This record gives sequence, structure tokens and C-alpha cells, in this order.
Amino acid sequence: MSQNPKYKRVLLKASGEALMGEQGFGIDVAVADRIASDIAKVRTMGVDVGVVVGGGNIFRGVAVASKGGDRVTGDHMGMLATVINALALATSLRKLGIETEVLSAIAMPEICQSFSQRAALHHLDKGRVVIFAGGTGNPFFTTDSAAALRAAEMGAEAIFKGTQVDGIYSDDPKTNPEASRYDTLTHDEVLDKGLAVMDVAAVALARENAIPIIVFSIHEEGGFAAILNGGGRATVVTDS
Ligand SMILES: Nc1ncnc2c1ncn2[C@@H]1O[C@H](COP(=O)(O)OP(=O)(O)OP(=O)(O)O)[C@@H](O)[C@H]1O
Ligand SMILES: O=c1ccn([C@@H]2O[C@H](COP(=O)(O)O)[C@@H](O)[C@H]2O)c(=O)[nH]1
Repeated sequence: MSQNPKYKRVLLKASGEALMGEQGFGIDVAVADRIASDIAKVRTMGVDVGVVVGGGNIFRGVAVASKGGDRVTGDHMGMLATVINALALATSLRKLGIETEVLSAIAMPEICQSFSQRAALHHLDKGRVVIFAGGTGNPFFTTDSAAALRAAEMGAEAIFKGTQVDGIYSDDPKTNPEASRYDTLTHDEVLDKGLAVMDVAAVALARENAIPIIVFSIHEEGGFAAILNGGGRATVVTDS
């Protein structure tokens, strides 16, 4: 494995939806174990890794709002879903012997530590994988925004968005088979073209902090490490 990775500190946004595997809901432990082993590969390359995991396999706040319920309560439920996923991923990483700490934006001291930038930097400097749970801690946001926020706070050199598709397309490739794939884009182009792979707030925050976004398939085993080694398949978003 290369000891000269492209970046020394990165933030992985791991798709929550991916965690459910073929089950249609919840967590498939085999999938969590596989994603953990991809993270472990990167960690053993000496790269500092922060992780934000989504909650789409369990709950999204819009599901409550679309049925006439209270959006804020729905978003609280969604943020709690991300804590469940973070605990699952931490368990999978620890099984591999990777020291891991879960830091939650919503205080729940009996379960995990609360997020603070200082705690995050301390654990990263100790070589631990840090999983940021609970999103931003605020409703009306998503875990993409949490990823951009935590990336800026931890001094990440890049955001790796591991999602269901292998890059950014001219349209959603899941619904439009004619969509064409980009190898590179700028943050401005993602926003101007309305490419919905990541939410606007997240892309804008990454742009403001000049953090590249690398979109790749979380299902591609070893894909995370391959990109850090200069290969792999991804769309790379930079500021110029
Ligand atoms: N222009 C586009 N290029 C690529 N994917 C797109 C585009 N527009 C929409 N998408 C869709 O966006 C999805 C990613 O969105 P989203 O972040 O909500 O899902 P996720 O990565 O599974 O995260 P989570 O489940 O954690 O919320 C892709 O799986 C893809 O289907
Ligand atoms: O900062 C945040 C992050 C997330 N939420 C809620 O959680 C769900 C799950 O996150 P995804 O990014 O969709 O996977 C999200 O739909 C929101 O309901 C939040 O409120 N604030």
C-alpha cells in the first residue's frame, strides 16, 4: 500500500442508504464491515480519517413532513438515525482493531462523547478514526452539510462522498440512463448546473473553504484507498 497518499487528512461522507444493503431498511452488518475495512485500509496508509455517516437507511425528516407531521421532530429523528449508524460503523471498525471514537452533535453522554472541535482534533492526532454522529445537530440540514462543516473544522484536505453512484452526472443516473458522467468539475459548476448529488449548502461551504469534493461509489471495494493512491473512479470537484 502506498505510503504517499494524495491527502493526509480526509473526511469520508458514507451513504446511510448504502448500509442497508439488499435489506431495504436498517443495517446489514456485512455491508458495515466492508465499509469499515475500506476505512481501515486508508487509516493504515497513515491518513487521518473523519467520517460522517448519513441516516437514509433508517429515517429522513422529510418523510414526516410529507405526511403532515412536524419537520423539526422528523429531523431530530433523522439525526438520531445517524447516531445508530455511527455506532454500527464504530463497532465494525473496532472489530478490525482500528481505534475509533464517536462524537455526537447531540449530547448523549451515556452512549458517546459530545462533539467539540478540540475533542475531534485530539482523537485524530492520536491516530483514531473519528465518526461524527448526529449531523450538524440542527434541523433543516443534511449529513452532506455536516460533512462539509466537520471537514472544515478538522482541517480535512478533501471530502470523499461515498455514495450509491460512481460520480457526478449531468442528471441523476438512477432515473436518467442518458445522463453523462463528469471526471472533473468546479464547485461553481456543480452549483450553477444544479447537480443534485450533494446539497447546495454543503457544496457552498466546501467552496468557501476551498475543500475538494471527491464523489465515488461506496460499493466499490477498495475504492476509497485507490483514489488516495492516485487511481480509482470518481468525479473530482475543485475550486478551479
Ligand atoms: N447529477 C447527479 N449526479 C450523481 N448523482 C445524482 C445526481 N443527481 C442526483 N443524484 C443522486 O444523488 C444520490 C446521492 O444523494 P444522497 O446524498 O441523498 O444519498 P446517499 O449518498 O445515499 O446519502 P444518505 O443515504 O446518507 O442520505 C445518488 O445516489 C444519486 O442517485
Ligand atoms: O444536520 C443534520 C443532518 C441530518 N438531519 C436529519 O437526518 C436525516 C438523515 O440525514 P441524511 O443526510 O438525509 O442521510 C436528514 O434527512 C434530516 O432529517 C438534520 O436534520 N440535520
